[in-house]
Amino acid sequence: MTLRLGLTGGIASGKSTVSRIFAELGAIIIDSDVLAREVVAPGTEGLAEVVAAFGPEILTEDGEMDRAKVGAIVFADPDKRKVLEQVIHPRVFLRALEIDQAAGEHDVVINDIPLLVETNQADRFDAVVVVDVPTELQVERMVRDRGMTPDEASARIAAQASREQRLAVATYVIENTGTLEELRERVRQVWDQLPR
Ligand SMILES: CC(C)(COP(=O)(O)OP(=O)(O)OC[C@H]1O[C@@H](n2cnc3c(N)ncnc32)[C@H](O)[C@@H]1O)[C@@H](O)C(=O)NCCC(=O)NCCS
Ligand SMILES: Nc1ncnc2c1ncn2[C@@H]1O[C@H](COP(=O)(O)OP(=O)(O)OP(=O)(O)O)[C@@H](O)[C@H]1O
Repeated sequence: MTLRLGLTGGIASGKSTVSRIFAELGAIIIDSDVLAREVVAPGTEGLAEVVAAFGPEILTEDGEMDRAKVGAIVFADPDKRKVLEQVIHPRVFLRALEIDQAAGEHDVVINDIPLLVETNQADRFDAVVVVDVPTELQVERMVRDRGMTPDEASARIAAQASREQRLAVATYVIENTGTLEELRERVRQVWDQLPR
């Protein structure tokens, strides 16, 4: 039987890093952030809908969605965020299902979904892996690595579920407060515990 896992965690918790380690161990990864980019690529119906809702000023000169501009709009206004999500989420969901259906019987498929809790998807999976870090560490990483101000980082965190809400749906918790080597070891422990 294909084993289907949901993987989630707050912004900058280390989800992508954990996904990469699972991929090295043999999992198939479906990354919602990647799909969320594909569904608004130039020429897509998704991008046309975003332009209809937010205006052509959210396009770059190359005709791509200006992610910094859209981010500044939607993380300052929950109603606008909802409009964007209504365009993107159903399309991401359908693409993820298509990829999932191509998986083989013995595969472990890991769906990396930042908003798994917010979009109520925990029950779709055989197990849920939560990458957990203290909020201060999320802010520190976003400021250090992504050039955000502490206020911008906090606005993104505030747009997401709380640590407690995520931990409440976790089958496995991967704490990511140590070194990358420690993270790798913890991911391997979870991999070895998976029911297969
Ligand atoms: C707002 C956008 C343009 C900002 O783009 P940007 O390149 O700066 O960020 P990126 O897409 O790499 O997302 C980084 C992280 O931000 C957080 N995030 C993104 N969208 C949301 C949201 N709607 N609500 C809460 N957190 C979010 C997630 O933790 C995500 O991993 C982009 O995130 C987007 O299109 N969001 C809406 C789609 C969505 O909900 N994506 C998340 C999972 S499908
Ligand atoms: N244990 C660790 N030690 C040091 N740096 C780390 C560790 N884990 C992750 N990082 C770094 O922190 C940053 C965020 O990690 P990553 O991109 O994996 O998070 P994410 O949860 O996928 O983020 P997002 O929600 O924005 O997609 C990256 O630059 C990554 O290299």
